[in-house]
Amino acid sequence: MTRTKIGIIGGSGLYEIEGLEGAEWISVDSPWGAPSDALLSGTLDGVEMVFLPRHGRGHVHSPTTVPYRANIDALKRVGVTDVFSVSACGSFREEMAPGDFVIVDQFIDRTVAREKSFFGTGCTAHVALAHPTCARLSDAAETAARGAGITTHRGGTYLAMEGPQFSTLAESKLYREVWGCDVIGMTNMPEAKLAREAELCYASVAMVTDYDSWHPDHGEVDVSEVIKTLLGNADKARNMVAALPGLLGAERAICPHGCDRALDTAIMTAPEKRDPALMAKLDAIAGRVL
Ligand SMILES: CSC[C@H]1O[C@H](OP(=O)(O)O)[C@H](O)[C@@H]1O
Ligand SMILES: Nc1ncnc2[nH]cnc12
Repeated sequence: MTRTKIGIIGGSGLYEIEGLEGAEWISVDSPWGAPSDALLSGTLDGVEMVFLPRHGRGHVHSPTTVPYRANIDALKRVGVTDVFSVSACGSFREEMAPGDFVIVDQFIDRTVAREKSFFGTGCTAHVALAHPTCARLSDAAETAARGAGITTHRGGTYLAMEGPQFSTLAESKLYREVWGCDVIGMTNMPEAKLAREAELCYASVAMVTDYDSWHPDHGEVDVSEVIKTLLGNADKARNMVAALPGLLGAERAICPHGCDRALDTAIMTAPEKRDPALMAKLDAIAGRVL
């Protein structure tokens, strides 16, 4: 048994959370660069919790320039065990309406301009990603969201696009009709990949803000509409977050799905061929197995 430490990555519209006991913003140094912002650290219902605004307070970082590696490293470095990602998204499904939450379980990664791994020349690793989210955390997110009175859809495929522009109509139709995606956003990749490399359980809660551009009755994405829905969603997201400590508990058993042992057999590079500089940077991410 270890202690649970919940990490919340807040997306657009969610730049802080309330109610943490002993809350303080702490700056964390990472060998992977500066995280998006300081981390808001405290305790909720006896469970340690850390909050990180993905785009920084004041929405400084674009989806492309969010320092994904530094963010995941910083969460791991302060002892986070379980990460809930909260994001805004467009919907490809009539029934996934603005204001609803989707507990995402699959991704298609169409991002092209981001660093996607902590590993590379001098220490190569290949983690499994067939199931990129943790079912245990997704269960908790679903229960918490439903308990907060939010219309919640369990399971969905999230198309991660580079952005920052929204999709063309042809892209929107391709993702919806041909690829069978359910929602679209710009930030869950490479975040989910990096969380797996860092052996962090990861769940993704996508808050629907719009119907992207495919819906004949809704036209194009309109940021003012998105922001209006986001503000309503942010309150819902805070209510959901408040229920998570009670659902996970302060004592943590190992993950039944193996997220926290993802590196057990992943590292390929022979010990004598490993790059000492990279090994030093991997201290928090892969220290357990190096
Ligand atoms: C405000 S709409 C576009 C913006 O919102 C989403 O951000 P996040 O995933 O961090 O909630 C989307 O991915 C874009 O970054
Ligand atoms: N339609 C959309 N496409 C990409 N990211 C989004 N975030 C919110 N709505 C979105």
